[in-house]
Amino acid sequence: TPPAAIHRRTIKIRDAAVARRALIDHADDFSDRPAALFVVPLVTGRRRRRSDNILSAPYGPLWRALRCNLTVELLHPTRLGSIEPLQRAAVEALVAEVATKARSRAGEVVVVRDSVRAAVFPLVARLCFGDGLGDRQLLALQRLMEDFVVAIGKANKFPGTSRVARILHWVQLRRLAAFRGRQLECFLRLIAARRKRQTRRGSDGGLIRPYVDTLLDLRVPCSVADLPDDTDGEEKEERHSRRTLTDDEMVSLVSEFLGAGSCVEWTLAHLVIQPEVQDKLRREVIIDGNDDHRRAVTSYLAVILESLRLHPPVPLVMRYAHARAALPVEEIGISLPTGGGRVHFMVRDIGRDGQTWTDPDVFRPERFLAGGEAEAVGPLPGPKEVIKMMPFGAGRRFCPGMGLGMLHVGLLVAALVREFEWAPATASGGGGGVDLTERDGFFK
Ligand code: HEM
Repeated sequence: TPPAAIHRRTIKIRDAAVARRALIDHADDFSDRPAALFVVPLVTGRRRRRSDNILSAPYGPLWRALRCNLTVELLHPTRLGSIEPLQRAAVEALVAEVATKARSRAGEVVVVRDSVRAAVFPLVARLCFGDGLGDRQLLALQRLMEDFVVAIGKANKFPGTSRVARILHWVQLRRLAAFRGRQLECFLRLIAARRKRQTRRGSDGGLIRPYVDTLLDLRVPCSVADLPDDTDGEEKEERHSRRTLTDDEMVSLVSEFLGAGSCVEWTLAHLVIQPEVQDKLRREVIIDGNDDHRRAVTSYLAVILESLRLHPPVPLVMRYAHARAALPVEEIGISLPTGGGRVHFMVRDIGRDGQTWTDPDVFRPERFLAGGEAEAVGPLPGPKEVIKMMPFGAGRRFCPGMGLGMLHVGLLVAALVREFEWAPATASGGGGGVDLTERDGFFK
């Protein structure tokens, strides 16, 4: 079968070798994303101005400035050291909540998903808006983001052709568009509070310098076209080099930050079904030093990688390739329509390719251990490596949150396995085993 199949003008790539040639070897041509990432333009601000975030920005100076700000000002190891207390608090809150639920409902089903989200979200939200967020604000933000992710997943599904299907789809699209309005309202209030705080007394003495503060301080390259039409010539000249971010851009950036994925639930689900893997892990984490969450992460790497291989939270990576005359399409293995086209790299299918992986649908973390078929495989394909999986993407636009994402999953899974023994819900306890059906979200 050909490596690339054309479906509704989108080219879908399931072949890892083609993905490697495009995303890494020909990165110059595969570093842009499609102008419309989703079915409705989620980065359109007020007065219909495009308000890009890192994900949507075209490859160029604005993208570089936004990405550099995130990686240097927030995700750099020297900055992340200061969030250790927040991480410890999240782990402790999760353990305490699960323990309370398990005690009060002895013998009954404990729904871990809600506890995991309740523990992780405050951490991410405080990284974004500072540690002064109250419980009510956190809950409202969490609801907003969860509803949003589910709505994107539903709206992205191919609509049926019947009248009812079309009406249902239209309703979903309207609902999705309405989220932008709700996000604007909610995020702008919180951004305004940070701005006020900054002008009043500089740093608020909090544990961390939140993402929003870095965005308020950021100056991005500006083209004359970015300036309002009524800016006069001299002013245009002066302001041409750097500008602050607009409120709408900040909303897009915050939304992207708060919506980042995680795979704790999937990892735990597999550990529940496979008690032997769970026991092995527990022994390792206890021997490895149970008071140091960070060290424990190393021994969990194989389990997390296997979980990301089978259930990548972002199941496809999007690019827009401009068909240049010199682009060696034959050599890459993608035939682009005239003028260029949208290319989707199917991350989930690549991770489950039967030609690369033995028993691709089986959860078997040992593959990643010494002597296993994926001994040398990590979360990100290196510039000289063959792609076997790409849960964080590949090439110039790979996920900048990879380190933080892996760390958080490791910390939470380590704590959950160290503190509790997990078993499938029984029918008598109100459950029915473990259901591995993927939810109706774009981010799984
Ligand atoms: C387990 C957790 C996560 C997974 C699996 C994940 C996955 C991904 C994937 C597949 C992409 C697209 C990469 C590509 O196109 O090549 C991406 C992009 C991105 N991710 Fe993540 N992500 C995670 C966590 C995070 C976190 C914690 C952050 C923020 C702190 C983050 C911020 C971003 C941004 C800003 C982009 C766009 C990068 C660009 O276009 O330059 N992600 N992520």
